[in-house]
Amino acid sequence: MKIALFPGDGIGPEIMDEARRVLDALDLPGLVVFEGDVGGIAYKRHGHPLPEETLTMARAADGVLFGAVGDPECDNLERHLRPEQAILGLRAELGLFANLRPATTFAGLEDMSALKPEIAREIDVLIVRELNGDVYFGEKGMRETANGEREGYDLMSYAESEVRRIAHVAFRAAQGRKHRLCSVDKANVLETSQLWRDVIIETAADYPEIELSHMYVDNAAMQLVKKPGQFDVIVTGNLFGDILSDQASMCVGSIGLLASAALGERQTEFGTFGMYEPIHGSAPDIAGQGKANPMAMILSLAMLLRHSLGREDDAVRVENAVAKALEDGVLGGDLGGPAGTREIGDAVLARL
Ligand SMILES: NC(=O)c1ccc[n+]([C@@H]2O[C@H](COP(=O)([O-])OP(=O)(O)OC[C@H]3O[C@@H](n4cnc5c(N)ncnc54)[C@H](O)[C@@H]3O)[C@@H](O)[C@H]2O)c1
Ligand SMILES: CC(C)[C@H](C(=O)O)[C@@H](O)C(=O)O
Ligand SMILES: [Mg+2]
Repeated sequence: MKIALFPGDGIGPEIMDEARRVLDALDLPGLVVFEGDVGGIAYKRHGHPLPEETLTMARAADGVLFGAVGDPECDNLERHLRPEQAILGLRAELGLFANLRPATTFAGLEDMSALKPEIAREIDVLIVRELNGDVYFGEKGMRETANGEREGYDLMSYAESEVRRIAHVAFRAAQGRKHRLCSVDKANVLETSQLWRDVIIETAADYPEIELSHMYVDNAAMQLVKKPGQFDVIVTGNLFGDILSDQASMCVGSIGLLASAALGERQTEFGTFGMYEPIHGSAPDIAGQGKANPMAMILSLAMLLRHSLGREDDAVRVENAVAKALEDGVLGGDLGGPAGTREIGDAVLARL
């Protein structure tokens, strides 16, 4: 089994250290671990946020664990050299089109949610976010209008094959859960969304046992806060999924808790090749201070164990250790508690 670790920038290396300690404690037989540079650190060391050797390392692995990228010192670079291009490049180059972002209540955290405890208790949603298309990957640029103004543009588009493949992922996910799928779009305004909705409806014919609904994204943002328990699986495009998942994190309690898996079609000897990362970013405001919550990173490792290495038992062990630490009141600053990054790592290890 081969895993590539890409810690990245900001809090990335700090939280990756804790995930690495958990990984080492599992003592998986025959595991080989590589480490590579991505993001701002890669730009500074190699002149590019996604060096060729990093990409090669990812391709050779069964799964990639990704910390976070983003460095304020790189904000003025040309777009193709910015740290965020590493993550977009990896997703595109590796064909990772399906992003699973689960958000589930943790026992003992109801009071930390931005919602009322009785509402927070109901959350068990899986956001299936399309990851290779949408406005993220359309033609973009800066041009001058006829009257001499600057105009920025980003083309939003989806091909039906792109919608269909993510639809199948979402319907199949719903089969393994509560059989409810809500497709989120903006079909009242966007042609991209009309096609999205049409293809979702066509695909539904293959899944008669799944209860399908549709919701406009503005309403979905509101409903996620009002009554999150109504959702089982949400399927949505790249941009809407990005925003809704950060919002879902605060319903659970903190962005420091939500993990994600980016999957494609490539199968490895042990499962599906994927890249796993917290949904949060490099948090420059707290980087280097030992304050970051490493739980989202550790839970991302659990997803890697499950999907790419076929180690369901180990995945559950890690998830239970995190849940137990939270239940025991081990709370980081993001949850209003005093625990630092290392202390949270220690607490998870002790419960493994
Ligand atoms: N996957 C990624 O690598 C990824 C994701 C999102 C943003 N980014 C990048 O990260 C940089 C910062 O972006 P941002 O500030 O908008 O979002 P962010 O997610 O990095 O931070 C938002 C807020 O949440 C806090 N936070 C995030 N993760 C935390 C954790 N584990 N523990 C405690 N607090 C945490 C931060 O301190 C900050 O106050 C930008 O360069 C952005 O492009 C990268
Ligand atoms: C850093 C950025 C490109 C990325 C995204 O928008 O997909 C991040 O916000 C995420 O949620 O993974
Ligand atoms: Mg995001």
